[in-house]
Amino acid sequence: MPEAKQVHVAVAVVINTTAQVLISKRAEHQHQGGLWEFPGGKVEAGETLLSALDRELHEELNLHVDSAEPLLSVSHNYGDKQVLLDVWQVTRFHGEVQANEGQQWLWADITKLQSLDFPAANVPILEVVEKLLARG
Ligand SMILES: Nc1nc2c([nH]c(=O)n2[C@@H]2O[C@H](COP(=O)(O)OP(=O)(O)OP(=O)(O)O)[C@@H](O)[C@H]2O)c(=O)[nH]1
Ligand SMILES: [Mg+2]
Repeated sequence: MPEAKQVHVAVAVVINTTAQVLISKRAEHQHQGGLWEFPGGKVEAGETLLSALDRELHEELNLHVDSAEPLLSVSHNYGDKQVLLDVWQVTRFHGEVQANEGQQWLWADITKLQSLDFPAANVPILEVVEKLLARG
């Protein structure tokens, strides 16, 4: 059987002025449900990564991206799904966080981050984010 098409995902790492990162919990019915994630979602046809990042962050958590820089990309095969996570650090944003999908969310410091469960594809992302948080 041919490999399933890779799903291209824009993922946002948003760090506040007190060295905490914005995370939210995936709904049980979603792929990798019940696990924590960095906000983001599928890049739509004809959309740039930055516009996907801004749209997803706004749809999910009511924030708008003012500037962002590419951090890393991760390709992962879950077996049922192949994902390409394009991870960006949001360096400037505006808005007040609001859970537009009724999801749990929080600003996590490094200790909290290390205590929570994320999808397997997030391992390299967490390494990079932990370094950014440790840097303060
Ligand atoms: N947003 C996000 N998705 C992740 C992360 N890690 C990870 O494996 N994924 C995977 O990336 C894929 C797409 O993300 P998504 O479900 O947020 O897409 P979306 O917002 O467009 O959602 P929708 O399909 O409900 O409309 C999912 O298969 C999800 O499991 C992460 O940290 N953040
Ligand atoms: Mg999403």
